[in-house]
Amino acid sequence: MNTTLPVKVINLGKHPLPAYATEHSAGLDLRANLEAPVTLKPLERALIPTGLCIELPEGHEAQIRPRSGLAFKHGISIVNTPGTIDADYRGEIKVLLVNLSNTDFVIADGERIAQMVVAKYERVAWQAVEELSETERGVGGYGSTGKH
Ligand SMILES: O=c1ccn([C@H]2C[C@H](O)[C@@H](COP(=O)(O)OP(=O)(O)OP(=O)(O)O)O2)c(=O)[nH]1
Ligand SMILES: [Mg+2]
Repeated sequence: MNTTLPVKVINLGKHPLPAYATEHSAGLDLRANLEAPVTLKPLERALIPTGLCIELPEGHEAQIRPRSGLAFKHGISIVNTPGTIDADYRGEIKVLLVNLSNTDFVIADGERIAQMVVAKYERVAWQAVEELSETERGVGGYGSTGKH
């Protein structure tokens, strides 16, 4: 990657800073920073600390997304996926894991539990109007295409 975005970080935890697993990975893998393992029973959820506090540049957000391996093998997902880390948030990043399997799952300290993707965003300036432009789709949705 040619360009990278400098992001200030405080690591309260004992693990290395999150890293990209491969050259073009979009997400930085986040590790659980735990005193002791956490067991999630079926359908149980828990807020898992990462030990990380960040300062994103204005106009950027971080999305906290599930890892597909944990999801596929163990039914572990994130309740509020994609979680949103605001540019003005200075607290510790936490991950709201949920166990969607029918067996207990143990989260170990240092385990890679989620991935964080940093993205630019736009902020909206509303223009209140009486009409919106006409389109082929119009108000169709929810499987409206391909029907006769
Ligand atoms: O998975 C997440 C989601 C959010 N946050 C932190 C960063 C974010 O900036 C803040 C607020 O998140 P959000 O706006 O999603 O929560 P809310 O329920 O709207 O709370 P608030 O009223 O604090 O905005 O909580 C996390 O650490 N992990
Ligand atoms: Mg909010």
